[in-house]
Amino acid sequence: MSKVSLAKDKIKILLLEGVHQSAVETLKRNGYSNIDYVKTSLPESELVERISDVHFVGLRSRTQLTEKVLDAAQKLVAVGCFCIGTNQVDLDAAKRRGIAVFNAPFSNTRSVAELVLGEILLLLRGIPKRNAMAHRGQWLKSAEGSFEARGKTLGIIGYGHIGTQLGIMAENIGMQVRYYDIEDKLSLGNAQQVENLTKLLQQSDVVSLHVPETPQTKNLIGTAELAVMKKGSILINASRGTVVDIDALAEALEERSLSGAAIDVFPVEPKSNDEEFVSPLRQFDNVILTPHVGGSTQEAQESIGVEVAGKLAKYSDNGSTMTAVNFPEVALPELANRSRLLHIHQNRPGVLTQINQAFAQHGINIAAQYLQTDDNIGYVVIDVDSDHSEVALKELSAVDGTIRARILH
Ligand SMILES: NC(=O)C1=CN([C@@H]2O[C@H](COP(=O)(O)OP(=O)(O)OC[C@H]3O[C@@H](n4cnc5c(N)ncnc54)[C@H](O)[C@@H]3O)[C@@H](O)[C@H]2O)C=CC1
Ligand SMILES: O=C(O)C(=O)COP(=O)(O)O
Repeated sequence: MSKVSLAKDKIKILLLEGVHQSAVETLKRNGYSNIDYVKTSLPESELVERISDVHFVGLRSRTQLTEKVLDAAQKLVAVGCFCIGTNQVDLDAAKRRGIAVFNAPFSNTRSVAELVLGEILLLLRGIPKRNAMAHRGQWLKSAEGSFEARGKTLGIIGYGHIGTQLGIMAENIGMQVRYYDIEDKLSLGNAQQVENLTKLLQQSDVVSLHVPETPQTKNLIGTAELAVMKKGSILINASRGTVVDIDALAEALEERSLSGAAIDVFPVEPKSNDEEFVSPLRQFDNVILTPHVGGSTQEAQESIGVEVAGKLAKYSDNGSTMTAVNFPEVALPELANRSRLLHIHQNRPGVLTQINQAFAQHGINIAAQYLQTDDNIGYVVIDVDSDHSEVALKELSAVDGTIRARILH
């Protein structure tokens, strides 16, 4: 259990993976100046050391925030994922320690959709192969294996923020859009939801994956799925590397049952730009290989920086957990002329009663109280007169089931 009540310049922030400077500027604008900025991700052993006195950490998809790292992060209040995916963070372990995790759920989605659209056009024309050959001095001027996108069927797996935008853009160049999703979705434009994955794979000239990394999406596309895809069709994966069985894909490309692929994410990705990229797909000229850059545009990175840094500052300043991915969401008004106590506890019966009784015993008047719970934890926010704040924090911290208590003035 930890108690936190710190001046802003004592709040230590570690930003990893070269997040955009807009993050630093946003934090500074909100009064946070104690920022350690690192351009790369850090291996577990180094992270364990660097994170020990840090209150807020910011990272992208490369940094693995494992339970071991969280154990070392004794002062950590919140994590900012400056990206969409949060699979690199042990979300449950963070929650059990009262650490809120935030992300940027849509700031880079347009960038991914644009990249995929470009890849569709290039792959349908056989450009990756012609390009590779031209670099080797070979001239492959022919229309063989070259097609327009107009009239072709695009099958989108995972019709969320990225899948829907891709669908709209693809319709604009005359493609027919079908999609498969585990949820019933509102079809945009003329897109049609297909009831199962097999049907989608059988009908599509191009298949593009836009699902999150979950146990259900692991090897979603393997030998059996590749076998039902149309002969000569195209597979695109800019979601997560675990979603496609890469050896099965290599086999399908070897047998020429697919005409090409574009892969941005891999089961194992180099930890830094200095490490060699190893993949059985390197041998194929008809495969576009990109180093996990789907969301890496200046526009996306700048807006992610502002968004996620803003969420961290807001949680630190006012306690709002809106859009947290692992935490009960509490929306809070600005704090005026009072102190605000933030209490994260195990969700078991009687915690609120204990708090209210302790406050009543000490004559602490509760000006406002907000509570949200999920199956595991509860998050209660209590505004009190500033005169009572220190004793209130002491009482709160003594409540059975307390994970963490914090005070804002
Ligand atoms: N390559 C890159 O740089 C980037 C990759 N991504 C990846 O793309 C993923 C998707 O991003 P968004 O569209 O923003 O997410 P989203 O959450 O808006 O949409 C995901 C969709 O997939 C569906 N889904 C989940 N499990 C499924 C399953 N087993 N089968 C079929 N559908 C399933 C969901 O119902 C949802 O509609 C992210 O989770 C992230 O891993 C995101 C941004 C950049
Ligand atoms: O937003 C995501 O989930 C991504 O995959 C992008 O990750 P990145 O910020 O490029 O490491």
